[in-house]
Amino acid sequence: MSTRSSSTGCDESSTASQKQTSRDQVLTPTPAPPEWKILKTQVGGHKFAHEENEQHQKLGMVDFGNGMVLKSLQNPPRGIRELSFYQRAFDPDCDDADILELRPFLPPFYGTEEKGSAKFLKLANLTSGFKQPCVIDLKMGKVTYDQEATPEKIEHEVSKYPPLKDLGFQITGMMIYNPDTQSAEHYGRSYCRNLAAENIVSEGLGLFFRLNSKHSRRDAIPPLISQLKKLEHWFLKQKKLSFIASSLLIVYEGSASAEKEAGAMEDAELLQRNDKKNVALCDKSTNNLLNVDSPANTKSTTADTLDCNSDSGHIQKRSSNKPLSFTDETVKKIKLNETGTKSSDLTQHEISTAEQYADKITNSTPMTDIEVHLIDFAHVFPANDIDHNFLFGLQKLISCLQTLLK
Ligand SMILES: Nc1ncnc2c1ncn2[C@@H]1O[C@H](COP(=O)(O)OP(=O)(O)OP(=O)(O)O)[C@@H](O)[C@H]1O
Ligand SMILES: O=P(O)(O)O[C@@H]1[C@H](O)[C@H](O)[C@@H](OP(=O)(O)O)[C@H](OP(=O)(O)O)[C@H]1O
Repeated sequence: MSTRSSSTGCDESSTASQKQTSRDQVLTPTPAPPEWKILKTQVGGHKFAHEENEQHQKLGMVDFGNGMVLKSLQNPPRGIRELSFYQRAFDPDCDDADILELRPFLPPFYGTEEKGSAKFLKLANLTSGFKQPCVIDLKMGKVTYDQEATPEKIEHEVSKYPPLKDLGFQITGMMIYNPDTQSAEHYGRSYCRNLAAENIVSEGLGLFFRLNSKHSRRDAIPPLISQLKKLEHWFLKQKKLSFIASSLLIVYEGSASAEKEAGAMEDAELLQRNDKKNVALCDKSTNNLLNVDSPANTKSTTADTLDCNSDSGHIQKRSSNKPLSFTDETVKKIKLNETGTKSSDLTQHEISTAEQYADKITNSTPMTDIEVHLIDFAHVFPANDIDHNFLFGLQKLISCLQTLLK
């Protein structure tokens, strides 16, 4: 495909197509300000660019280091809507069962960061901890405009990708590590938009899992389906929120050596994680998860959300956003009481295994071969019904993945 680019970070294909936006601004890719690192694993969304003749800087995703990224707050009302969603989702006092159940599917939120006039969301980097992350962004829903959209916005969104009305999801970008060339191949907006509905399985999802190569990761599909079914279960019952134009960000390890290392660490009980309930364990004794020093010239707000939540039983180790998963039986036993001490019905073996497991994760080898998170909440609205729009796309996606396994 002509729009593919192979590189170690720069997405030439999407950059080219990005030049023309919906509002006919001419955008020229620009480097990030020197003090910021561009997030090399960004596959979709807004990127660093400026409007021609205006020098107005558009901000892309920033690699903030220490396992975190910055996402600039979009213009109102989008940015503030997204911020409000994260604040609600990670409110330490949150006792909303639906939200607590959704949390493991969200990138942990660490407050905001200001730089000059720009404000950013500080989020866990969902690709850190992977040696060679393979990343795909799937924008969900057959309708991608919200109730406040202007006729022009509706027209733009509807015309963008006609197969969407039947498919219910679209690939907005992906990067796939090629072990033969030892480089990441980037598939940008124009490649993805040109994928016909009948090719989305073979040339989109199939390609992402390298199905027709000797490095096929077909094995990652069943655990992905299993995680997506958990999300489906959530969407089948929750009636509080509708997620317009949110994405699923799926990441798996593309490096064969990392796969092997992860395999060698197999622990019979713990490594059933993809089929078992995911539980993020929080060691309250360590309290702050990420005591990251803010750069001197930036202003940081709220670190409270770094703390753990006893309801969902979070243990996170420094620099890791990976949830630890255990068998249901172990999960039942691993409870934290108010003071953060571990409950006495947990055996010493389970405690030490959990700690070793957390250490392994902290040591940056991805323990979960494939991870799925929900991102982009600029169009999340209160609802009083099931989110049929998102659910339709999610169920279609699951069925496309099942087709790949046949
Ligand atoms: N927490 C994260 N960790 C790692 N990568 C991320 C994270 N959040 C976003 N990204 C990367 O940045 C891209 C854009 O993210 P997002 O969809 O939130 O931005 P956006 O600019 O609002 O997108 P859009 O233009 O579709 O509205 C994603 O495709 C993904 O590659
Ligand atoms: O890929 P393209 O063609 O650049 O399309 C953009 C993309 O769909 C963004 O998700 C959308 O932002 P929202 O999801 O926040 O609506 C943006 O809307 P905008 O043009 O209204 O900013 C679109 O332009």
